[in-house]
Amino acid sequence: MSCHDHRGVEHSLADLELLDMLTAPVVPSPDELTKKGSYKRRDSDLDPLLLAAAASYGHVTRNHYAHDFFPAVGDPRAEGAYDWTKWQPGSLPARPERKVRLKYESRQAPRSHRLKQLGLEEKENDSVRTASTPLRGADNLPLPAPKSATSETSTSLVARTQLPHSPQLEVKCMARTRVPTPHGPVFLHLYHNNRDNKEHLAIVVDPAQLQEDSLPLAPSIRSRTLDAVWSDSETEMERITRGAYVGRLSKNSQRPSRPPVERMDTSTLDIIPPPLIRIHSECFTGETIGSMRCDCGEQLDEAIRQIALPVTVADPSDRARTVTIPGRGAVIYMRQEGRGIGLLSKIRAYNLQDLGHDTVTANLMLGHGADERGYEVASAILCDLGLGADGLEGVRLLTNNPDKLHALEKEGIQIVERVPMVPRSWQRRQQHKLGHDFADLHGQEEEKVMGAMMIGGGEVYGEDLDKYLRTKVLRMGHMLPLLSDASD
Ligand SMILES: Nc1nc2c(ncn2[C@@H]2O[C@H](COP(=O)(O)OP(=O)(O)OP(=O)(O)O)[C@@H](O)[C@H]2O)c(=O)[nH]1
Repeated sequence: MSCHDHRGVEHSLADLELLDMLTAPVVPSPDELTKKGSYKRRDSDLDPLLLAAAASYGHVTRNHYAHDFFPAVGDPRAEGAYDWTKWQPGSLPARPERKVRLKYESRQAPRSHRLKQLGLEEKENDSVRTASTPLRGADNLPLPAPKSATSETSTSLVARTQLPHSPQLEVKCMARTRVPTPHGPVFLHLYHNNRDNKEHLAIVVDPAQLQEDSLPLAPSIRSRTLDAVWSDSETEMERITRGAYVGRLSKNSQRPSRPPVERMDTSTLDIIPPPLIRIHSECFTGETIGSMRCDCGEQLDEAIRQIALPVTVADPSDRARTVTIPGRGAVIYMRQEGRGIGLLSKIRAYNLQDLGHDTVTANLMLGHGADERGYEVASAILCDLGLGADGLEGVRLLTNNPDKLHALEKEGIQIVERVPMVPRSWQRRQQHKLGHDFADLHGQEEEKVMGAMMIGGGEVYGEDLDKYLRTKVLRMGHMLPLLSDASD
């Protein structure tokens, strides 16, 4: 006799009775009824039986089917199935030999492991970042030098401002790379710091570093924290990849830089003009979409242009003669959008300006200060680059902003000259008044289009761009006719 349960599974009545008998609770005696917990749990020691019952029909899960306890019990003909008719008490079926599993060891150890190797413990919640907390130490800053590190490793890993009121401020250059621009090559440096959550940048103009054949007259502008050895296990390739190399990096030239030498050659400093520096604040609208509400894009372009202008100086080997050397300096690009109030507030401020308020009032109406920028991090970056710090070269500062000038001086930056930042339209009018040609003055063939204030303003071209475009066409399928194909 057979019946079907609610899933339509066929059981023989005898099976069910047997199962019930085996699994039913033990009927308690009247005495036992008073004792707590006298009913035996139905499932406690009968699991195997229930499983066997479940596995004896088709409705078994993959896990039951492959369960070691009853290998292939659902289908006795299957490979590896045990023939239960031959079962004898005490003769358990031999387990099929398991495949030897090869142990996989990651070659890229987790961060906690690497920290342990360096003898450092991971800080609690180290990976958690919030908008309000500064970048955490292990992510952005040099770890304290391990005990076994060489003296070179342990020095100059962090650029610290020497200021008594901000002894904790630390910056570290995480990466550097060459970027060709319409004004010549620059070295872009990306910095982390322990003061805010921003990645500030330094655009270093010092093309003399790329000249392989002659020694530069002026000291090279290089980051101490970048050139430092970060750990004993750091390879040359790792150093080069983060930008700690000298000369022009190429397939044939891969020379890692040496850890910084604190003393610099000052023999030519009297003939070389101090580097030209600009502390520039981020302006998405002016620099990216060409907003004509401000001249920030133009200022950035103009700053790089002016810094890159070659200078004629006395020849150190024969001071009666002159020699022309490439321009030298840096733009410290601070992520202090909207004078520190952020893009959201700046966009709202624009609407208030459209209603007739000026920029300062608009800021105040939004509950901000007129200018919320700080210059401590910028100063620390300058120090790291060996610019304007105590005992190092003084700088010429491109700015019209007296607050900026004073703030930097307060941070200990030696400013030997202020260079005015004159808007181009004003320069043009000035030159027009004097009867000069503005385009001639700037070496430009045609006037810049009003509003096109992007870097370089004109067309982008050059060997690097050609390579970049060829790769896009040949490797990535971009639909561009390759110019060189016609001439090949
Ligand atoms: N809040 C606010 N910020 C603006 C506005 N227009 C430009 N900015 C920001 O102003 C900053 C540039 O500052 P400026 O005051 O133009 O120049 P500066 O750097 O103080 O002075 P200079 O060194 O002489 O150029 C950038 O962060 C811009 O995003 C505006 O209308 N409102």
